[in-house]
Amino acid sequence: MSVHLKQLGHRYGEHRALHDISLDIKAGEQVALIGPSGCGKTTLLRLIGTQMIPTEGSVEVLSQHPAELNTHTLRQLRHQIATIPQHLGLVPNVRVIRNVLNGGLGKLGLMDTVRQSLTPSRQERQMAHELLDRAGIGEKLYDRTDSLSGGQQQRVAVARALYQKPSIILADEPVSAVDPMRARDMIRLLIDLSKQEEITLIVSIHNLELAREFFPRLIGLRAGQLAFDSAVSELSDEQCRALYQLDHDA
Ligand SMILES: Nc1ncnc2c1ncn2[C@@H]1O[C@H](COP(=O)(O)OP(=O)(O)OP(=O)(O)O)[C@@H](O)[C@H]1O
Repeated sequence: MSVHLKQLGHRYGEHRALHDISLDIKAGEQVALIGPSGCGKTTLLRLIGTQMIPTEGSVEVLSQHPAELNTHTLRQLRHQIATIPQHLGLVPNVRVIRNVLNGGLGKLGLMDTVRQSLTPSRQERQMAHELLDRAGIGEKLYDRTDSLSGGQQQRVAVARALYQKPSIILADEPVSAVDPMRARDMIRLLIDLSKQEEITLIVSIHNLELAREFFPRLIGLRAGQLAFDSAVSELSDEQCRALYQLDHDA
């Protein structure tokens, strides 16, 4: 099992962002998190990504309880989880290869980090090139990152995630800043890679059409609670409408 959530809840101070979420996500699944703004998608991704410890219930990721781990084992667990944040988190004024190699930094000790930053080995460069190729922009290896289009930068973020050799990829709204064609390409890329590499993929996404087109399983959140957890084939238009409507009326 990749993710096991049991009566998970989270409060920011007095504010309850998530409540009573129980679900399992198997290794290699592709799951979309959907729901209106503020329903708790990012909070859920942060909890699964072990960036926060829940205030209620439990999170088990790759058969481990983050709350029970010491710094070293928590770090090891985090190596296995790649995160693609909403604004990608790329360093803009360096070459693309640098950003891809940054995906490996968490695994390296201090000396290797310095060595890799100054003179990446031939093998490291080759791997970065291969991953960029898989993301469709191999020729951009030595371009400056901020000279790339938004869609190309997304692909750099995907290559950086893959460089980490993760068991899980978490992507928070990876397509909110690009046009619909690029959004579709990006989601297709993530889904294809997840299938080929058997990486569990969990994506929060505002675009319901894309979610329904590409993801076999959709989890709907409404006001911090589970509205549905459904195979796409069993999800009705009515359920999707209600997800957004109810929150709006509340
Ligand atoms: N650091 C924080 N401190 C206090 N409240 C927070 C914090 N982060 C999020 N919240 C609140 O928790 C709730 C859930 O937020 P979250 O960002 O998880 O929602 P979301 O579904 O990802 O929203 P969006 O789609 O707009 O990104 C919201 O009401 C938000 O205002």
